[in-house]
Amino acid sequence: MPVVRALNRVVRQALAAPPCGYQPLAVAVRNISFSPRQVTSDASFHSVSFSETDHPKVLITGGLGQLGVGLAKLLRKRFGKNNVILSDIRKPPSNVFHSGPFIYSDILDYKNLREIVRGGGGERALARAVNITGLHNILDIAAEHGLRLFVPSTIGAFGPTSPRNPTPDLCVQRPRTIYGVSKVHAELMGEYYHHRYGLDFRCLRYPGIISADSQPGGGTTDYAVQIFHDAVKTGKFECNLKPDTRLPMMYIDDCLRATLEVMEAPADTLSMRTYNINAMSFTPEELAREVQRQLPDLQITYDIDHVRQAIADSWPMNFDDDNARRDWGWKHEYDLPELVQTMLNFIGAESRVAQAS
Ligand SMILES: NC(=O)C1=CN([C@@H]2O[C@H](COP(=O)(O)OP(=O)(O)OC[C@H]3O[C@@H](n4cnc5c(N)ncnc54)[C@H](O)[C@@H]3O)[C@@H](O)[C@H]2O)C=CC1
Ligand SMILES: CC(=O)[C@H](N)C(=O)O
Repeated sequence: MPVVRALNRVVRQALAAPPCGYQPLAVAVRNISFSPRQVTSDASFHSVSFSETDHPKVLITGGLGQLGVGLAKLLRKRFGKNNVILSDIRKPPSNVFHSGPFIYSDILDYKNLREIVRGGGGERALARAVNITGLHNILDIAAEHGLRLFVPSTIGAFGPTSPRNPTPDLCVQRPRTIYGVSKVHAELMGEYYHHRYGLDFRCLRYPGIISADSQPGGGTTDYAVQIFHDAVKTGKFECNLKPDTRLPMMYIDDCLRATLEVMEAPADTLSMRTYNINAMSFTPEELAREVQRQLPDLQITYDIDHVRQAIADSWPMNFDDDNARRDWGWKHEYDLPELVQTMLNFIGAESRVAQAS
């Protein structure tokens, strides 16, 4: 297929290129999409084995954030190292650069993005540009080249007038943050392209994602990542949300597996193109209690950030993901106790290594 050939050329270029010299972008704008070539309609995550030549080629944009590096690792295991290209506008750390193909790609630069596919080559305004203009570029190029496109959405795509406990897939969506508005726009645009042009668009609404191998980036749910770092390093944690603020959360391994599974689900099993996915739901107080089971000396204080609190109070408390479970067999593996144990093991081991060296 032309796309496969095109991406093969990019892979060769990426392998030959020196580490790129672009300065890191300071603003944490969330955007990631991955666009594997169409896989067969009966493909399933557990049963299909691709031949060497039949692997999809995957491009992950915005890949140096919290999720992209882990997603690349998972997809490379499955599809082969050189079939998954990581891209971002930041310079990759050397371990990431050496772990597989990496290229510079700014999704606001339509020509650059198109060249990549063809083989030639927080701040509000920026958040809007990246999440809206960048998305338009990706949609147009994916439609033009017949790519399968994944765009992540979020619990932030809901707002104060949405039902919160639980929040179903289809309901009022009137978020009041530019992040949420841009995600609703992405969901609607992707579905429009699907119905109008046949684009194979797939989208998951992620809960807050908890992972140990990157630093929390200041999102509303990031207190649930910070607590683990602070608990291990200082034994104290100051939470910026009220103790009873309930939000849906998920461990990163579940999030990455869900992404792969929905991308490989046969098209005729998908009754919709944008799904909620859920794992657990907890409050800061409940999370702290579970961490204190392992680290009883942990001290928790609260200093509420009113902007974040207002956002959290407008987001789902529990996510209804019955459609994902029914249509393509979504099943989470991590509940709160396993999450806490895994995070503490990971961060504890890292901190012991740092102390020893
Ligand atoms: N991490 C979470 O808890 C959740 C994440 N999501 C969604 O998952 C996706 C990935 O999230 P994270 O990895 O946490 O994001 P992140 O904010 O950690 O990383 C975003 C990446 O995009 C890059 N970027 C910024 N402008 C760019 C541009 N013009 N072109 C190309 N790359 C650019 C940045 O350099 C950064 O590496 C996002 O779409 C986010 O909305 C949804 C719900 C929860
Ligand atoms: C839930 C999200 O989309 C994000 N991680 C945030 O907390 O801002």
